[in-house]
Amino acid sequence: MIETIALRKEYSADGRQTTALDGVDLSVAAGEVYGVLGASGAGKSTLLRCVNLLERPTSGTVRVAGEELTALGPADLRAARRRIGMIFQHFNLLSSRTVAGNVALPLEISGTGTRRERSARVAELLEYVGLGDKAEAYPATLSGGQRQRVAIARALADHPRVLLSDEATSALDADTTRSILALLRRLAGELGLTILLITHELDVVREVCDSAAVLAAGRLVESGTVADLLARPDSVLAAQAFAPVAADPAAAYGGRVVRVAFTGQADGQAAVGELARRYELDVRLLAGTVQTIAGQPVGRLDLALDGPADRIDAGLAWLADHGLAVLPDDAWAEVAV
Ligand SMILES: Nc1ncnc2c1ncn2[C@@H]1O[C@H](COP(=O)(O)OP(=O)(O)OP(=O)(O)O)[C@@H](O)[C@H]1O
Repeated sequence: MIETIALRKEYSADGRQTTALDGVDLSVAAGEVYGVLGASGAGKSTLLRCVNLLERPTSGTVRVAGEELTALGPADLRAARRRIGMIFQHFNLLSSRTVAGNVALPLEISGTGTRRERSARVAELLEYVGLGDKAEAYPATLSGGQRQRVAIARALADHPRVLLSDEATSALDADTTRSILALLRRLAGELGLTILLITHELDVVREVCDSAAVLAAGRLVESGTVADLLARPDSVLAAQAFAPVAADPAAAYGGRVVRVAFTGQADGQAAVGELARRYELDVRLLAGTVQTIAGQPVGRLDLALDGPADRIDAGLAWLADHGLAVLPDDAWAEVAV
């Protein structure tokens, strides 16, 4: 439904060149909620704005719903954009218009239907987002969550196939965030909408996304289903989900400090006990976490091992043979997401 191929965006400002996107290949299937996670400056907003060509890429291809947007002339592009809704962190509502007036705006601009048909569509949309009784209210009298619902209703007015969400929950508290994410989920499930959202919060991805990609310095460093990425011991997403006990654990705890990943089948605790006995090592458990990911327990154990180096190496090999992945030392490195 959404595809970018070798997408590049360079900005030049004050004689300095910035590569905001450095060859991004993204593929979002129809009906999917897809999250792009990245630190500040990673290029997330640029990517989103390039998908509907609010920003023209320096090179590369953008396809949405089978149409190559990067090859369209201005009139066709305007028509194609009507099938792409967008919501923003700060809602971008017109304060001088009522809630109904805000939702009607895209229909007025595109000249869709009669006034009566537009009113009926607006009423239907407001009902759908749970604001049936707020049609005549002004945005200033609404909560943040209600404003975002108005913005979502407005984005849906022209029956888009794709919704782009630019940090739509970043200005909201935790409960409101959850309710807005639940609404996005409903849009995908009930209307078959494809949703591409950008966020800097792992929890948003975990809560609502089917698939995700991590963007760093304008490049996609990994992508896949959220369940697969979190279950993969070496993924950036998993490193975020299981924060390390210390940035430099060897210095903090002494001994050889290792991080071990395991999934449902392996019994992490029992294996660690066996490791200590079998190889006569002093094993300290620094931290242990298990999270349920896609219905399956996925865990991390952070261990400090003391003993002769050859016995430690043999012990780690034994763990690996028993379904516990010993992560490379740089798994401790802080991942900037
Ligand atoms: N209009 C512009 N002119 C020049 N440089 C820009 C412009 N827009 C973005 N950039 C640069 O491109 C890079 C990516 O910016 P972008 O806003 O896409 O990142 P982001 O991941 O969305 O960050 P944030 O989460 O802080 O919004 C940054 O280095 C930024 O300074």
